[in-house]
Amino acid sequence: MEIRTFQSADEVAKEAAIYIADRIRENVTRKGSFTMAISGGRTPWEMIKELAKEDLHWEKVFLFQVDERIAPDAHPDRNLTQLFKAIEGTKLVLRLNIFPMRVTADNLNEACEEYADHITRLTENGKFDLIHLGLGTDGHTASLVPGDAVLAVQDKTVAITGDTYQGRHRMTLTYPLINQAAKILWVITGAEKAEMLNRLLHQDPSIPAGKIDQYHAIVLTEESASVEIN
Ligand SMILES: O=C1O[C@H](COP(=O)(O)O)[C@@H](O)[C@H](O)[C@H]1O
Repeated sequence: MEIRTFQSADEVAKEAAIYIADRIRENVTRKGSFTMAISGGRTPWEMIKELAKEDLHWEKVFLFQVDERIAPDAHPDRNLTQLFKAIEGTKLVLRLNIFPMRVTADNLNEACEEYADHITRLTENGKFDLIHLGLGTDGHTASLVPGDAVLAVQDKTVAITGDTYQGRHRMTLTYPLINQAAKILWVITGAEKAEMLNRLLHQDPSIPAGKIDQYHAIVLTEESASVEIN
């Protein structure tokens, strides 16, 4: 796995945006479209704001969610709410193809199947061109959270967590789908992530992030998060 370290979180966000923009250009030139799944939490939004400044064929970009909280539409806990805030007032609002996880559905398992179908239909051979991931201080990534039954899911590409995590059930892409992505982009900032980043880089299987394939992966991080790397 390639790792690139920068001095600040702002620089990481800028570099991540440049990395994604390059992949968009590459894939749109090669096959006429680009499919990506984006994580939530707090880290990605500066990266998205930077990315929105790029002049790209946005109408050829298909953006999915890596994970989402089971919460009402427009709730501040929702990753989608934060995504919409980040692109507010930019050309992406009208041009980007966004596929929200339907977490307000009465039947969440059906909503997972429907999401999985969209992914199969729009991606090349069922694989994303790029999946963006974050890292939690407990080693979770996506909503693959420590100790949850969702970690063992092998027969579905989209699933609901077995338990609540930070007060809510979640919908998440699962290992079988994430590990097939053509590229995985980790964006990890903050000194509080240092220990988990070190364990991720050593593919520690006792943390959920440690079981993500590293072959096509790149980590963009800041110095404070990488102090423990050894
Ligand atoms: O709960 C979540 O946390 C992780 C990490 O978020 P970060 O803001 O600390 O990078 C995130 O990747 C995931 O999508 C989110 O739902």
